[in-house]
Amino acid sequence: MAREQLNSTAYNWNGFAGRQELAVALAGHVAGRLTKAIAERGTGLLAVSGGTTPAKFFAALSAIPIAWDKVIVTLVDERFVPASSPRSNAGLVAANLLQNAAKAAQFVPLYHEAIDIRDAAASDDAALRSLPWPLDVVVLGMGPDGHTASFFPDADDLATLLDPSSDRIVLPVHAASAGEPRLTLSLARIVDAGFIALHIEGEDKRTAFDSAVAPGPRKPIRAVLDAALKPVEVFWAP
Ligand SMILES: O=C1O[C@H](COP(=O)(O)O)[C@@H](O)[C@H](O)[C@H]1O
Repeated sequence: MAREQLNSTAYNWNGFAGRQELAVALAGHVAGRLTKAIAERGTGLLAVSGGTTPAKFFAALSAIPIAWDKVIVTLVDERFVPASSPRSNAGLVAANLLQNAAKAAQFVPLYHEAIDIRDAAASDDAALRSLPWPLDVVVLGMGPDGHTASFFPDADDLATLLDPSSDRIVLPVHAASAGEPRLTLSLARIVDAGFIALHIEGEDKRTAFDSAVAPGPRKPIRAVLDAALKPVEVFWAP
């Protein structure tokens, strides 16, 4: 049961007492949305984030018996590292989501070996173009710096990444604070999703979110809230 519910025009705040409770609730919402999409158009398209936060949510979602063979899973963003790296978002998804019932899902990765990340982004862009857009569900994360997807505040060409009218699906990212180059879905594809969830945990992220929605310099997460066609569902636990 949600501990608190706060609403604004840009987001709904779903606060939980604990992280496991949040994981189960978020998994239930996502499974419900995918089931609805499968009933309506025969397939469900899900984009998930990486990092440290989603493991419990992935485990809960993987156990829900929906028609996973009709679900396509891809990533919101990826570090430019192979799946064997502990930094790989694909590796996290393989170990935690593509298990149990969800083993039957099709996974479309973003990382491909390439000399130049721009080539990897261009070939991802072409490959992902054949998916059944728009996304039915996107689950975003957020860093304490207000980045979401790989929209880092110090990214080169942030305006291109955050262009809501971009035709690109996947873009390369270079940001000093990111650790390594990244591949990310464009803002345009994220905000077009049927259900947009933001999964954040801890007091530092609550503070970061509160400051991102307060008047002041626009953090990348704010660009998503501003461009989304429907309120973003924020799932938070301490
Ligand atoms: O680098 C990334 O960070 C964000 C947030 O990660 P977390 O470890 O603070 O949960 C994540 O959403 C993104 O997918 C990832 O590439």
